[in-house]
Amino acid sequence: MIAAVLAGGSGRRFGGDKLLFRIDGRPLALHTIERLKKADSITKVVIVASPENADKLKAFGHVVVDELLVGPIGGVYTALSLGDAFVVAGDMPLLVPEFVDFIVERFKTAKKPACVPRWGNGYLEPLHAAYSSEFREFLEEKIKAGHYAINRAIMESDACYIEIESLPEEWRESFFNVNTRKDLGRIRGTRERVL
Ligand SMILES: Nc1nc2c(ncn2[C@@H]2O[C@H](COP(=O)(O)OP(=O)(O)OP(=O)(O)O)[C@@H](O)[C@H]2O)c(=O)[nH]1
Ligand SMILES: [Mg+2]
Repeated sequence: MIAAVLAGGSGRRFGGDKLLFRIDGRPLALHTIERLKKADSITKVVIVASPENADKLKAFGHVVVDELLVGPIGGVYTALSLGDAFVVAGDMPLLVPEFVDFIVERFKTAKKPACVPRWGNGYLEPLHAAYSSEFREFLEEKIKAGHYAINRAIMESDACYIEIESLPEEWRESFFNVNTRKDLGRIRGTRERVL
């Protein structure tokens, strides 16, 4: 299955280009991409970039341009033009490859428009989920109607959910994403250097 790395955000909270920010000598996006490549179920990684940052990200892999820039929903929509995809945010350097494989496996057996991890309180993890290319049309309708909340689109579809609390606790760090500079301190081994 293809993995799509969403990389079209503005990094407003981080201040500056967070996906190119170096952690242990390598850009944040590359940490995410390398983790994804370790998943057996992932055959190819593509980067869904904004027109503005596409050139800069080319060095890390095949880039597809998101012309919509309406938030993650537009990134998923763009990714699905390539077929079914496992979609993650580019700012997830602690992805757990076994967890990715687990979700892809569920997705393949469930035959649903999407397979999305869900917390006990109902909170979804849509940027760490598998989507069917057939879901694209549904997303298009939502985008055209100006409804940009991907969680809502998922909940209105016949998605399959993966209950996070029933899975190994170590897998939860897979959801960790860098939003602020302070978050960098949470990446083991980098605390002293970056703070
Ligand atoms: N392709 C695409 N990716 C997006 C879009 N919006 C956000 N992303 C990506 O989705 C991931 C999660 O988004 P955020 O954590 O909010 O990142 P961000 O938008 O860069 O940062 P903030 O401006 O601080 O919200 C990041 O990897 C972003 O690059 C979009 O409109 N298109
Ligand atoms: Mg984030």
